[in-house]
Amino acid sequence: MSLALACRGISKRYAASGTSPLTVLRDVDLTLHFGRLSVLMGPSGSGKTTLMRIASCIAAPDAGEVTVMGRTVAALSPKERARLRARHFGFAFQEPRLFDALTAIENVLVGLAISGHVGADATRRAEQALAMTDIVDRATSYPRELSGGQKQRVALARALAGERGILFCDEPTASLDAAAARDIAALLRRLVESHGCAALIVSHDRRFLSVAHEGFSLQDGRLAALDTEGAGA
Ligand SMILES: Nc1ncnc2c1ncn2[C@@H]1O[C@H](COP(=O)(O)OP(=O)(O)OP(=O)(O)O)[C@@H](O)[C@H]1O
Repeated sequence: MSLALACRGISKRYAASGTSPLTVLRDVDLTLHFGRLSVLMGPSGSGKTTLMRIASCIAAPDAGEVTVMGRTVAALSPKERARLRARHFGFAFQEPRLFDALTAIENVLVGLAISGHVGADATRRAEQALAMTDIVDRATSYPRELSGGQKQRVALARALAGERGILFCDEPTASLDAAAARDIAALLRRLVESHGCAALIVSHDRRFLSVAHEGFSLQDGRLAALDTEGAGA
């Protein structure tokens, strides 16, 4: 199992106006491996988004260290950190956040341009990514012509295009009906296994416990392991 990203001893607190500071994360360790799907659960307000923002190098912890493929993030310049994110990290959210005026493949091309891929090479990569998420047959459709689940497939293709190896998904099934949510959860499992990426999914959707290799729950600032059915598969 190859280590993609490690958060070690992470603590975070927010200065709340008029009250004492709010400690959201206390000495949290989280590791992500290539080819493994990890789901992070926990009550609303327990710090899931905060931990995802720290793991994805968008926010800095107050204490602890994040390393990405062996590189210590705190030692990188802001420019190096931005490059690392653009090249290696993909993001998907509850809402697919597609550009309405662009077709599916054009939406993926926008994501590729951010990581420096343009021209014929980018088109090839965009088609590959749409094939990975089983939506290449709708490459020239506009978002308004796609279902919620299909739009989420385009968003996942955009997140992964250009061989980005580490995927962060914030509630990727929350806007979908049960059948589409099940499909997206199964697709994410297939993606990490067939393409070897690492994925961290923040979700309230317990369906992920049946497809994830690793499960974690945040409560009172601490991270605990959850049983998953997908672990041994
Ligand atoms: N920038 C901030 N400044 C002050 N407090 C914050 C900030 N961001 C988050 N918080 C607080 O930190 C706590 C954890 O927030 P976070 O968004 O990480 O939780 P969450 O588990 O993702 O919640 P949800 O499931 O509702 O999205 C909450 O009490 C929130 O109000």
